[in-house]
Amino acid sequence: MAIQTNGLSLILRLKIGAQAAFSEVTRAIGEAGGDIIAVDIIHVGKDSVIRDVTVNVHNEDHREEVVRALRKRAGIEVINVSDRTFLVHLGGKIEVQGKMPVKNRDDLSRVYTPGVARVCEAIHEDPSKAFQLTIKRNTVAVVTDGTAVLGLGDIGPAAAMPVMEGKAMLFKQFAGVDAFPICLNTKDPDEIVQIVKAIAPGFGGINLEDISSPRCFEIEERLRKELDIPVFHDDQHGTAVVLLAGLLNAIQIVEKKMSDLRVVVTGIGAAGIASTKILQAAGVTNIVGVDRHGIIEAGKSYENPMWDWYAKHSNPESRTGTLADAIEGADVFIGVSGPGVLKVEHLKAMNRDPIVFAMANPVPEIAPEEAEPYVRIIATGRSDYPNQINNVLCFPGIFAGALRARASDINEEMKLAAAKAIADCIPRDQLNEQYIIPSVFNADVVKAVKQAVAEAAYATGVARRESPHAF
Ligand SMILES: NC(=O)c1ccc[n+]([C@@H]2O[C@H](COP(=O)([O-])OP(=O)(O)OC[C@H]3O[C@@H](n4cnc5c(N)ncnc54)[C@H](O)[C@@H]3O)[C@@H](O)[C@H]2O)c1
Ligand SMILES: O=C(O)C[C@H](O)C(=O)O
Ligand SMILES: [Mg+2]
Repeated sequence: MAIQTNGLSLILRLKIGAQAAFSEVTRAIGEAGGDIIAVDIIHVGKDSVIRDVTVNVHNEDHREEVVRALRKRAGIEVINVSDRTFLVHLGGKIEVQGKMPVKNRDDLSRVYTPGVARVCEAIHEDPSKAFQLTIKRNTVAVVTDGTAVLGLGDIGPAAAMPVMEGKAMLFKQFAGVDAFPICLNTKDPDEIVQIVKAIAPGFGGINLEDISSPRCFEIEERLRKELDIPVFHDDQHGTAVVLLAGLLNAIQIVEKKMSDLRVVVTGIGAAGIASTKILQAAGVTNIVGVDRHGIIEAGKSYENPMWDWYAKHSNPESRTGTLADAIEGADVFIGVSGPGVLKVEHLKAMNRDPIVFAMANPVPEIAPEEAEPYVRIIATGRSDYPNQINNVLCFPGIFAGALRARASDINEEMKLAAAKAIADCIPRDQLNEQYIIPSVFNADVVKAVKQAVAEAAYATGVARRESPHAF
């Protein structure tokens, strides 16, 4: 099996002298436990050959081990070691491009002064024309304050940029939606609300990303009320939608009903709370939440207002204690917390045919290899395992549908329609334990989600574009 790398894949530039055969290189890398992915010749000289060898390694220590093993061999010189993941980030991952070249003065006077002035005046007279005459119709702001970046925590706005650029890239590639990363150097909810409202005129939608709880709830709620374009906190609703899609399919395989499930959610933050709410809307009644301190106890008061809500709306059997107490007899484990939270002993205590969605990124609550012998279905948030439950399956299509309908909001009906559309991308006869959720690269997903979301926008009266046809 290929090494799981957390993205650590190297390109080693090697000068191999006449006295060393290439088999020396493969042996040295193999003995150090590296996994060769590709080999290229860069230059052939009289006495030596320069090759680029692409190698997967486990981690940074392992990288050093592989390099050391090569350096020990006579006739092999390591000229350079580059990390392929860093290479794709050099200079950032996205750029802005004009839709037409400006070739002469005539073009210039249309796209810019003086022609542009008439277009500005037209929008001044009728602000809704911004949707026709500017990028607003197809553009989303991906806004973060860098406080809950993946499972890495509060790493700040600059360090959050690679994730936000990645989201923007995926918006464009999967749904043709233009998106800008906007990383804010403030954690103050009032200030974030004010800034987002102030930049909103140029955007058709706001995708909030990686803002920690409980601030994310207030920020989203206020912006939804105060703006007339859709505001969607991806970590809450994107996650919840894709999770529901996966669960709708998983329960068909294990032949269980939503209303009979016992579900444990760990990580009662943005993703955990929204996931709980969508599961309840889908008919699940027995959900127990667990955070760092243990089970969220029924009826208890908590300082965190969302945990207070949770305590009133979950844990019908009034369980107390730790994850071990919560998971006894559970059918489903939903992890949106951090690495390594779930142990094999926990899996052994679950009901028959356990379903485990270990969705913390980049390192899940349990490694699929470790869980597999004890569960019927395992899914993670990562691209390098089967059953990827990640909000990327949802946010491109959901915004594409909302923008298509020029929706003022992304409401519950639109989210449920998206979940159902994702689940239905897998034909019933193809469902199996390794295939409960369609691939991110399945082109049907965005199409189906866009269509279902736009239709739901019209059905619920939030669409502002006249023609509901021809999505
Ligand atoms: N697969 C996906 O699509 C997807 C989507 C969103 C979030 N996530 C992942 O879910 C995790 C949480 O994201 P979020 O946006 O909800 O963050 P958040 O900061 O809003 O919430 C995280 C919660 O998890 C709790 N937590 C952290 N470590 C824990 C532990 N060891 N045991 C119990 N609770 C713990 C925190 O106390 C907090 O309440 C991250 O790892 C993130 O990458 C995955
Ligand atoms: O960014 C991802 O891969 C998914 C999600 O938004 C997360 O924060 O983990
Ligand atoms: Mg996120």
